[in-house]
Amino acid sequence: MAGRFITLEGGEGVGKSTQAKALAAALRSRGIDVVQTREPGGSEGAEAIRRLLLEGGADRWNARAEALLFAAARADHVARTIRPAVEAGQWVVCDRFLDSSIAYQGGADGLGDKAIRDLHAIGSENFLPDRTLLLDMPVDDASFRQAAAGIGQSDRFEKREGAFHDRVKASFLEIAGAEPGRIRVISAEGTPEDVTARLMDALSDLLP
Ligand SMILES: Nc1ncnc2c1ncn2[C@@H]1O[C@H](COP(=O)(O)OP(=O)(O)OP(=O)(O)O)[C@@H](O)[C@H]1O
Ligand SMILES: Cc1cn([C@H]2C[C@H](O)[C@@H](COP(=O)(O)O)O2)c(=O)[nH]c1=O
Repeated sequence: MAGRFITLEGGEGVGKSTQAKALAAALRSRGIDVVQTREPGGSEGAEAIRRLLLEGGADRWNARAEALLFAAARADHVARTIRPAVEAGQWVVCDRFLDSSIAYQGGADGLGDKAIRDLHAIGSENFLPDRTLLLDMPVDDASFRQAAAGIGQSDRFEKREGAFHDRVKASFLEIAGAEPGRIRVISAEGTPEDVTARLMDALSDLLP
């Protein structure tokens, strides 16, 4: 069976982690061998960098330092986890990847798309997903979900102001508009089961 690399993207609280788990289970129920992972993280070195990135005050790193750290973590994650799994015929389901760097550091923090993609070329040899599923919903509704669960405002990025997260959402949609072949915009609203069904439908052309 051919391996595939599937990423889930979107702003804070849209349901990426919930759907990564549900999507992995749905794919496994079809006999597909799935590796579920996340960014930043997904390898020993990348998880160490995750702690540097998420812990501490909002001003601990500037956007340029963050972009370099995310790219370094991604380089290790791709080399040690993602690429070997895909080459072995597994499906990798990843909670965030390159598009988060483009949206957060490139778009919302103003480094620009090209700088992020240049770092990706160096770190990960332009390794891209077969399909990216962008979970989309109003920022305020996603924040309400997190508040209802008593989470949010826990890491350096969640502490950023609302206008930052509005810019992140707009940047994700801009990226998706430029790459309609790879990226599908999926409504994150409704029950978790509704969303999982939409995700599976958006993968139907790739399913064995
Ligand atoms: N479809 C849904 N309807 C209602 N609540 C949901 C839905 N999907 C997820 N949630 C809840 O919303 C909260 C955020 O979900 P989750 O952690 O999966 O989002 P996320 O996109 O991974 O967030 P972050 O990017 O901040 O890690 C959780 O409490 C989760 O249980
Ligand atoms: C991969 C990646 C992530 N981020 C930000 C987005 C989130 O606020 C955190 C990760 O936390 P999560 O709750 O595990 O999603 O990091 C980023 O700014 N750039 C990236 O490339």
